[in-house]
Amino acid sequence: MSFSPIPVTVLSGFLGAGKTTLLRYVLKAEHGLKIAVIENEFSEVPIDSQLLGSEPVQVMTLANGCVCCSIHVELEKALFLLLEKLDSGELAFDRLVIECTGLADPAPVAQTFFATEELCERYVLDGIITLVDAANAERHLQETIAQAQVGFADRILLSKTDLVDETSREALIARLQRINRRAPIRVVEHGRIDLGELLDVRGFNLNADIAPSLRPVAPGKNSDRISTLVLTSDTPLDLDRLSGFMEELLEEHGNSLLRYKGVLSIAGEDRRMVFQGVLRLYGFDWDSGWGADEKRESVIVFIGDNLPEEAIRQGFAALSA
Ligand SMILES: Nc1nc2c(ncn2[C@@H]2O[C@H](COP(=O)(O)OP(=O)(O)OP(=O)(O)O)[C@@H](O)[C@H]2O)c(=O)[nH]1
Repeated sequence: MSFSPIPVTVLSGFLGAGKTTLLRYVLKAEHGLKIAVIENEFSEVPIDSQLLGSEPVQVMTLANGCVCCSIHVELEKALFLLLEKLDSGELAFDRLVIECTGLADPAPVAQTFFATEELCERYVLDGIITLVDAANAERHLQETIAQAQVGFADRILLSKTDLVDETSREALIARLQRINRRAPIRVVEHGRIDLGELLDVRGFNLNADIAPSLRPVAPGKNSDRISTLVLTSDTPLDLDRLSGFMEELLEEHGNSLLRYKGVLSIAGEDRRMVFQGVLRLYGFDWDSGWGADEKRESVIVFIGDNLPEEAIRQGFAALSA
């Protein structure tokens, strides 16, 4: 039997950032989609009693105590249970949204979708969306976990901008963009957002749109632990040496490489190589060919935690030497 995989959106964001408000809006919007929701909540009051009524939505709450130890197992169980219900006709849904707790690292949630073959076949991780509370960001971003939530994101949504002035909003946007240069930043007012910003993000697809999607960053020193490192080279790279460089990097810093993507110009090869990864899990493929007049440039974007930037730059530069 063949199925088209169910797109999954992971909704992350620090405590009180507005995740439930956004979810409530998404579930009530007129979109004709049947969305299942998995909550990873400590909350005593599950979301369904607050908002669902007769909405065609299935909400499952993961009643785990500690996110880091049990999320894999609990989430896997919930994902299989949803499939069972779908296949037996007990439940119909064509999308899944997972709301993480404010203190959760989205990584183990994302990794669950690559954990077993069946989950890989039946679900496709579409994107990680992170809400940032503009009014409390200064305080929240002191926590590495809040920075990591921003670092993992394919989209960043800024909530509560009604509570801050223009200058602090702009400063916050510049800071977030330094942490994560890949993710577009959008304002969300009390959860109201165009669903196009949220769904079909294709954040984990292998594609070649990396360089154009990099956001410009305002000048200024980055003082955050999580930040973006961009490597570029216009010399075609030797595949074996490049593989060695990547293997070593993953070996030494795999757990600090939150997200990474690359488009590579490989010596003796007419096609682009594309790759993407989250922590130690990565995939790569050959993409379309370089055009005859096109500038062949390799671009790799790492969003990492305290990466030794200079050493990585030197290692990469040595590949072109
Ligand atoms: N002023 C303002 N308040 C907002 C906005 N978005 C959400 N809120 C309020 O912020 C509070 C927290 O919102 P929630 O949606 O519960 O946040 P959450 O991320 O689900 O919270 P936790 O699950 O506890 O981490 C609520 O009182 C919301 O009404 C906004 O854009 N502006």
